[in-house]
Amino acid sequence: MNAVTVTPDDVLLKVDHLSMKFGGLMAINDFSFEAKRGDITALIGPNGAGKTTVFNCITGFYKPTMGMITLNQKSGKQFLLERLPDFRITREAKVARTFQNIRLFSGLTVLENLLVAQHNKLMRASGFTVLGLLGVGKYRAEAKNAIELARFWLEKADLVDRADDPAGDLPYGAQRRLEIARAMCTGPELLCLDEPAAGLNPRESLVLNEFLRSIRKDADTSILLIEHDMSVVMEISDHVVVLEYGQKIADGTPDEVKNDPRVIAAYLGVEDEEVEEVIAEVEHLQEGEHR
Ligand SMILES: Nc1ncnc2c1ncn2[C@@H]1O[C@H](COP(=O)(O)OP(=O)(O)OP(=O)(O)O)[C@@H](O)[C@H]1O
Repeated sequence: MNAVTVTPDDVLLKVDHLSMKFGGLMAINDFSFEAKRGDITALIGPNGAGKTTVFNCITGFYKPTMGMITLNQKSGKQFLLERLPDFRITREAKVARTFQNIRLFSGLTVLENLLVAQHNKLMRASGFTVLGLLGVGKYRAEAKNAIELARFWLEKADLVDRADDPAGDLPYGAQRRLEIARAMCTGPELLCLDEPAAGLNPRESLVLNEFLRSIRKDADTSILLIEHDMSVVMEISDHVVVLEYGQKIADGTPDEVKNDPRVIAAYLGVEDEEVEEVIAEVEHLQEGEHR
């Protein structure tokens, strides 16, 4: 049994001394951070820093070499994610995710994609019997709820007009929003998005920003996102955590992180021995700005 009842607090996700080793490669090295309930938290860092590996540990795709990942639900239930198989992380701990590459059912319609996401809930309501499926008892009510929920997310994702079109026919930005809407149909407390703005044009990025803000505001779902597009990160995040070579190098508000010389150095790709020099240069420039 991995769920225990504790007092709910502000910390939704707590990653504690996480390490992940692939053979001789230490992809994540003693990494800790917290994501607060109701926040949009961004995990950023240069290519290969370990961001997706952290996501894979949180969502149960990888079992970490060391460390603890704790999820505190609103109800007070606490889950130790590193001990749960991935399907229980989705179903019981209520963590949903999207991937770097879009994974929709492209031959199904937009609406069908949102209904498929609720398959587990519907099957449970059917009692796994033919009578249940034929509409006796709880199933009929649940089927109605499923359609209402799908409709709600169609509207939020601005996809009502495309409800009956095959998902594969949608423009790229709309497919991204559909993927997020599909994840939302599972009723997550934590939504993990792996590069949601990848491949979007500036207009699609703006629509995505609005959509993510509305999820935080209206759905009571907290968001953890990996993103390279700084216009998205700086615009919508409450909290930014920066990884480099599997280790945390900064953790704070978007403004704090943006001006952190270590982060600037990491993104410029300077060698370790040059970091001090870059830090001195950035600090010098910042002093100049404040004068
Ligand atoms: N399954 C795996 N087996 C071996 N090495 C892996 C595996 N997954 C990731 N790695 C390695 O771990 C390191 C971190 O990779 P990861 O994909 O987590 O980085 P990232 O920050 O998400 O990169 P990007 O921004 O390019 O997506 C890399 O050196 C990568 O090659």
